[in-house]
Amino acid sequence: MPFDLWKFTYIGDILVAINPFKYLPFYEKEVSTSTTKLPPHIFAVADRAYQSMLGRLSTGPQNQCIVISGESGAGKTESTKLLLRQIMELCKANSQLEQQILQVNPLLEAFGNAQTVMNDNSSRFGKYIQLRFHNSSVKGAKINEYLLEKSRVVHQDEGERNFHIFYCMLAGISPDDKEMYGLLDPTQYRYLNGRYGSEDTVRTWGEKYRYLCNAMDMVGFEEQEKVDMMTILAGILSLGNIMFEPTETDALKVTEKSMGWLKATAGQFGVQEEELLRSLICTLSVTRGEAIRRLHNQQQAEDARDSIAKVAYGRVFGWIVSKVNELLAPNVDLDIELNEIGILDIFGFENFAVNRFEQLCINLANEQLQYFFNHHIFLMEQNEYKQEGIEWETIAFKDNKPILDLFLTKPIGILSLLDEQSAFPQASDRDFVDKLNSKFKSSPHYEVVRSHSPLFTVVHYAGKVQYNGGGFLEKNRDTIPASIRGLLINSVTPLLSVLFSATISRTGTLMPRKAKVNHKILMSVFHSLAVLMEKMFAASPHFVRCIKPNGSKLPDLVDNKMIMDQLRYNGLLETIRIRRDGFSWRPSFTEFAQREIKGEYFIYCISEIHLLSFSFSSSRLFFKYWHQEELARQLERLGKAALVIQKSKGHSDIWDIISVSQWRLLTLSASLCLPQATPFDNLEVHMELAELIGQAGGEARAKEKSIKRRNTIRWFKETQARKVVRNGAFPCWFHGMISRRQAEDLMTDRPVGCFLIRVGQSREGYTLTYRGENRCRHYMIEMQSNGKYVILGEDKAHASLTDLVQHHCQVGIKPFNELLTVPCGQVRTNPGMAGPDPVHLKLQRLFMPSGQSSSLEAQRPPVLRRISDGRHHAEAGGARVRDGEGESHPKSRPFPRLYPSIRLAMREIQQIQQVRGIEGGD
Ligand SMILES: Nc1ncnc2c1ncn2[C@@H]1O[C@H](COP(=O)(O)OP(=O)(O)OP(=O)(O)O)[C@@H](O)[C@H]1O
Repeated sequence: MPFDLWKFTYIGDILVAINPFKYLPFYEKEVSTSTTKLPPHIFAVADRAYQSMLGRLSTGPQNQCIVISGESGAGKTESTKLLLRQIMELCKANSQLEQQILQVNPLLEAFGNAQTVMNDNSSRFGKYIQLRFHNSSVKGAKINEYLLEKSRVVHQDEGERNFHIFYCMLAGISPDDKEMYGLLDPTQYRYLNGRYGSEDTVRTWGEKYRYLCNAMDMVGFEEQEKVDMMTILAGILSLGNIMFEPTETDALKVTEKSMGWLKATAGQFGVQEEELLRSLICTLSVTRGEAIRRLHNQQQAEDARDSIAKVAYGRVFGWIVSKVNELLAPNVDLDIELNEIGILDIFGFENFAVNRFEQLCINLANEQLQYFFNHHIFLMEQNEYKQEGIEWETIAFKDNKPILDLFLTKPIGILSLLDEQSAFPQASDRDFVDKLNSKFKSSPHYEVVRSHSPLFTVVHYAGKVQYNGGGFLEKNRDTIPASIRGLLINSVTPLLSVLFSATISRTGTLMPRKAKVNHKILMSVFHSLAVLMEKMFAASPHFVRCIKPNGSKLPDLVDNKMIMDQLRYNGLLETIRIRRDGFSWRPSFTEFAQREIKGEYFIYCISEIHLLSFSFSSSRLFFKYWHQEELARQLERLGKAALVIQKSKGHSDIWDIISVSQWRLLTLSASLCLPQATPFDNLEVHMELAELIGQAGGEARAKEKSIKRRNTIRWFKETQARKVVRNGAFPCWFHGMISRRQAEDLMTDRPVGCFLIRVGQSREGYTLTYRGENRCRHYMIEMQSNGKYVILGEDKAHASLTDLVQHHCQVGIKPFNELLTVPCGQVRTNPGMAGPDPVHLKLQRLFMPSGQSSSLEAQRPPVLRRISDGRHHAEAGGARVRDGEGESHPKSRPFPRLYPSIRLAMREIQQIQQVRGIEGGD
């Protein structure tokens, strides 16, 4: 069979998705908006989860979770993105929130993904995305992140890279910004292994960086926050270049060659150079009120350096996630009950040439996930058959509970032993592995390895993995020395100081307030996953099993053995049997009867669609997986028929007036076409209607309207006027506060593509009126909390309205791809006559802040005149920024907090390099 045809298949209701490693047309808009039933497809899983969450699939509304699993590179992250996209498509409520949610993935990918030997875009953290809904529309989202692989920041194995963000940042930022952050040529950085990329790759990284900046704007990050974050990343790179050498005394010093990097790091982290140096070359501890200074040897100093880098990166990542959660938190009353769809995309099972502590954590997470799958698919189901007396021949499956026990049993599991050893400062990794060997040598899931290195093997559900125990204790402790914490808490960069005042909760979340927690890493992984499992056990699960067709990451290449291995260890062969013979949907009678339809009509449905091979016990019904959808389809038909009758007879209760036999005729003939909402023709229609109705309401309404108008004008003058004004006057497309009707009148006889922008009459925001082919359209412009402008439904944020206009002169506005062509100028009431025009004067009087009133250069506000005089040299605190029209805003551009120190340090580094270059040349 051609490869493309069997990319997706179902095992009952479980989707098996094979990674095609190439573009396929299955994911285009036409497929996602298709109303016909999809064959096995990732969008169909999204649809099922969404409909089930709303209670449209034969059970009441219920929380759902979609569990995506498979080995590294099998396609989990891509599937997650497709699921999110499709769920957002299904709940299209014309709000900016959907776009914001879609932007979260590229953001997290940039900071949390990296190239590994198994996958060029491997997730180096796990995530559980919770989408929260009220009725059918999304109200918010929450991301839970698990176990970022921080060690990658300081070390990458052969064929691997650091996190994407470093490369994207270096490829995408302008030379000016590079200078501002203190970044040099990428090949200079030790943490990047002195390697960069080919021209093509660098171009792609640059594009990704621009995309990422837009994603941050869309989600709502402030400019200063972005600058602080980028400066910390630059600081991490500089830190990696600090090297040490011995002195005549016992103390170490920073090599002369890397002194500049020490200064740069201090500037970029916003800390004192001497304090940074001290925390690298010695440890300060206080015992019985006495401060004791312990000097580091070379290895300890390098470890201190690397641990600052790892912890700083980890905290920045944690901060991004909490910031996203804060911005996407549901903005609804607390008493409104929200339903949820969770999507779990956790790093795949890993087995490399060398497997370290990180692989053990990842593989433990995969064991837990496999247990969750087994529990749902085999254990729960077969137990119910037994309890309810259903005739059933037990299907054996590979139970991984004993492997989980090997890890989790207290007090003698791998986790407990690791925690115990981590608590002894003198214990070594060898001691830990010796302990494991003596305790588990007879376990069928553990193998002793005879070697000088601390090696051991665990027989996982997915195969044997040999681990190198070197570094386990240190990584498990994951402690930040008090001196380092103190150093960063005192940083002048608030982001860094806040990040280090925060603590990490038992579930791995960044907590703003100080709380005393004393946990080790592997145990906290287990805790956070246990919390996650609890959430998932309480929801109704959908499974997507991703399969990797070959190890070369190539399209159209199938390695049968590799696929068979994955089917086997995932338990999919047994799953086929249980789905074929078993009953995956087992509602109790009460659940079944909860549908808003009377029992006899259900019976009708069942008989009408010839539901075969269902069964029942004294308390519940037992259905095959396909029965659920069949019933839902019939119910939908009945629902539509009911609407037809209600409309024609004016009856409120359909069940009072018809008999079962009438249903037959009705359901065959009923066909309703419900109007579809579009992202344009926005709220204003309703607002204007409301206003019209309001007129009948009398004076009170008129007063309220006038107050709103005044408030909006004040908002405009105080926060917007400076951003909109160009050369002392409003751009010709700006029309102040005119009504929808007035805007449409202005567009009569204008060419297609003509546009204007007006201020909302009753809300703080704008509307873009556009002359379309046969009608005018009105696009709402959202004002984001970070001051960016976005057309509702679009995925690009703009710093100013001018930028927005310029962008849409090149890129069409969705969904009709409408390009802005000609601005609709303000009408002159006295064309041809000299002197100020009344319309212009009115605009300026109403919308210009006092003291700025004419379009003549001479009358421009002094600050605007000064700025347009020429380019300004950017200095910390006093810099100005040019906008899309080459003009500057008087507002200060955010800069790194210690920009002057960074600049000096970079000069020093470059001077040293020049001198060395000359010396080398000599
Ligand atoms: N549906 C798809 N269509 C086209 N290409 C795909 C698809 N799914 C995956 N790929 C390709 O496979 C690569 C790996 O996929 P993905 O990153 O989703 O794997 P993963 O299972 O999440 O791996 P990891 O556990 O390492 O994060 C992608 O970068 C992409 O090139």
